[in-house]
Amino acid sequence: MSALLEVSNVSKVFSMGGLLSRHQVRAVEDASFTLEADRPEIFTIIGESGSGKTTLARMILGLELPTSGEIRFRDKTVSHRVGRRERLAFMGNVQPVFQNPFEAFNPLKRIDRYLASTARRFLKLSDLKAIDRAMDEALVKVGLSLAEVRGRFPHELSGGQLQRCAIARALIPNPPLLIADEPVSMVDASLRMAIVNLLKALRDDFGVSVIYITHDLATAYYISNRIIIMQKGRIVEMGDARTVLENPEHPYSRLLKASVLSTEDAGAGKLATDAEMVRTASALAGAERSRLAERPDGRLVRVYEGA
Ligand SMILES: Nc1ncnc2c1ncn2[C@@H]1O[C@H](COP(=O)(O)OP(=O)(O)OP(=O)(O)O)[C@@H](O)[C@H]1O
Repeated sequence: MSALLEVSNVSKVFSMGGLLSRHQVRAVEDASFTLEADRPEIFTIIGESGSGKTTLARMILGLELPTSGEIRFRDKTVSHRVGRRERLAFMGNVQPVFQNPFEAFNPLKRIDRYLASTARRFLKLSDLKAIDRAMDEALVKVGLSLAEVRGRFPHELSGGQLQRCAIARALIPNPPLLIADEPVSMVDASLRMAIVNLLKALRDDFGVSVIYITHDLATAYYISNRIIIMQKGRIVEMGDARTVLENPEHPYSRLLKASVLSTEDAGAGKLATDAEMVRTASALAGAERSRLAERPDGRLVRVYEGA
């Protein structure tokens, strides 16, 4: 079996502040996982705000270099420090979908012009009919068509339609991997499931793997094959999504699940729940000596020396 993506012992430390008040933020600590090439899946990264999800995604996209460790895509190290041609080839293979579709598109530019420039750039197309065909194919995959979208500006579409267009744009180069960073959090609740189902269809019908970054346990449970739960930069639990979410073992995973029951902060990435659970989970976040231990059901759970 060959690997599509290998994340090996990856850490990212940001240095903050001026000369006298310098401190370091460990955004990601020693993350490792592999996505197989011949097993398309939805691989979810979940955790509250600041747990390092976006930093990990940015490293996978080659937008940020790891401080230590290595990320390999199809056996090649991911880095933005490569030639233009190599970078373009990589970008065609690993496409991002961002949170806010209204920010992803310039409000003054017609959507089909964006899609057309993506087709020119990544598929090296110049024939107008071929460009139209590539755009239409991608739009049909997301439940739209070129006829519906042509000539329209972003504000003429709903948030859900625009997010579909953003996904269609990402699909034009036919990437085997999408990195979707909170793709539903800015979309109306009523349209969320449609986008989530679309990610599922991309996996099932077109063999696209998706790294799905979210705060939302409900959609994570519904579509994920595997999941990692991150707390303050560390993976605390990883495994089959149903196994982990139905019966979370790590105190932080339990806290995350319990916090779903508190509707106050739902979706905002904050935790508001039983104070004792919060204390137990928070105490572990800074623990020095810990490692991921494998359980008989195949999941990995962080355990702490002396705990
Ligand atoms: N460029 C940067 N410079 C300094 N610190 C950063 C930078 N990017 C992220 N951080 C810090 O790294 C930590 C992880 O941030 P990150 O954005 O990866 O978390 P997240 O889980 O994606 O959060 P959210 O759900 O709010 O997007 C945070 O403490 C954040 O402040």
